[in-house]
Amino acid sequence: MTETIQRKINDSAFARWTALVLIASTMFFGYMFVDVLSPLKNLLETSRGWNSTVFGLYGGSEFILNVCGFLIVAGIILDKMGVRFTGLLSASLMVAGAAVKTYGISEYFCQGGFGFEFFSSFLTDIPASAKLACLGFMIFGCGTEMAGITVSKAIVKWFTGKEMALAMGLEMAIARLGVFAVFSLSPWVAELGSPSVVRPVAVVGVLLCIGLLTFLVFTVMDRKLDRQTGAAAAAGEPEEQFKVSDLRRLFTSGTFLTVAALCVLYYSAIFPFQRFATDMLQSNLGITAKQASDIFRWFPIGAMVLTPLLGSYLDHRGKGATMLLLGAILMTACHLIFALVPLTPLIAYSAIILLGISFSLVPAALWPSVPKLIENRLLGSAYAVIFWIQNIGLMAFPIIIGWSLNVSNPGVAEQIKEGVEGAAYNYTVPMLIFSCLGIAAFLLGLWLKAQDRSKGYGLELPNIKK
Ligand SMILES: C[C@H](NC(=O)[C@@H](N)CCCCN)C(=O)O
Repeated sequence: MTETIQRKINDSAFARWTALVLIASTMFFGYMFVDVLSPLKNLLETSRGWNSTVFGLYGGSEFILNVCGFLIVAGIILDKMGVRFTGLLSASLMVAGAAVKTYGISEYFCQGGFGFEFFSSFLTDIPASAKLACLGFMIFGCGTEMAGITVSKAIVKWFTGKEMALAMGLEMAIARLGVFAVFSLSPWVAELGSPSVVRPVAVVGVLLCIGLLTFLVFTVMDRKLDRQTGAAAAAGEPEEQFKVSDLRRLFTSGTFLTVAALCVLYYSAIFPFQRFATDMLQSNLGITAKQASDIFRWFPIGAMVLTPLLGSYLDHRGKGATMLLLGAILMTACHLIFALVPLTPLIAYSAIILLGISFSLVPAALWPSVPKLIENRLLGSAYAVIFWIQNIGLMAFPIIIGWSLNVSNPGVAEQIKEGVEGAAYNYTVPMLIFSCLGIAAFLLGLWLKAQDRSKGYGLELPNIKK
């Protein structure tokens, strides 16, 4: 009997890497938008009256709807509807949220435009611009996190048995390039002409539309893959039907929950730090926002260069659990340096490089470990549950850090607003909080490694079997 083995589109290296570039572009523009205001904390404080507490609240708002349950729904949508529908929905939500946020900080709105009166009528300590920007950022956050889980699942779909960890590493590297780009561009665009926080947000908002288009092109390729595998014909897109009751399996798996806990501890000391890093460097070194941003932007570049290399190492050699441990140690060292060592530009660059190495070790090992713990049909929900738990930290920590900054620096916000020369925040307390998260992540990493050794999940094993 002769058997014809049909070559599928993802068997072509060119096609699957093209697919990766298309979906990673959506994330590239998404990550740009996430941090477009991060280097502009000072300008927001002087031009829109956002103090550190308000800025922290804004940082946390990205995750509020996700934590309220949207991400779990997003995981279910992903497992039921597949990557194409979910990807397009998430990219559209990003664009819609970006539009609301841009309007919220615009001159037109702030000078009494449509909705200003309403947004000024409650929680009067918070500027109306911040409230509407938070609403837009919440909608955007639903889109970007939904896109994150969709992209992870799409990579598993296209790269299983191939270069999966490398592909995830490259996707993250492209996203990190977006962070580098926005830390380079945002202060510069803000200063073109009279200083403005709206200009960079509007520019990156337009770029988000390109991200929506690249995902649209990916859906054409993905449809072809489904036609070839027959998955689409069988039962919608998923190969096996996902049941909501399966979610219990995730919440009762000890090792899965340990990975999720490690994820929330680790990432809570990364993304919320990223929001405050420019201001921290600006305050500690007595430099401008542009100069501080120019130092900090090398952090994602370190991560960008190393993540794919470490992903490839994981594919061929393994050692995932060890990489998680090492990443937590390096991150703790970096935050302790910022908390305790008198800063010079050289020390700042060195600590940023340490953090960049850490931020390649952990993501390169963490995300490809999930398919080792959870079967494919639950994968969308598994990533959603991890993101959901992670989002609780990403929502809470910017708020905690902004608040701790305010209370540990009485009177400084007022001085900055009044333009007092030399007024700057002392970041010791926030940086110690971030360090504690690193220590806790390290301890969990030790536990995970012990679990892996006793239960044999294969976290230390390579992905590509020879
Ligand atoms: C892949 C991973 N992404 C995440 O963890 C997201 N849930 C959080 C992204 C925060 C910015 N919206 C990563 O970037 O390593």
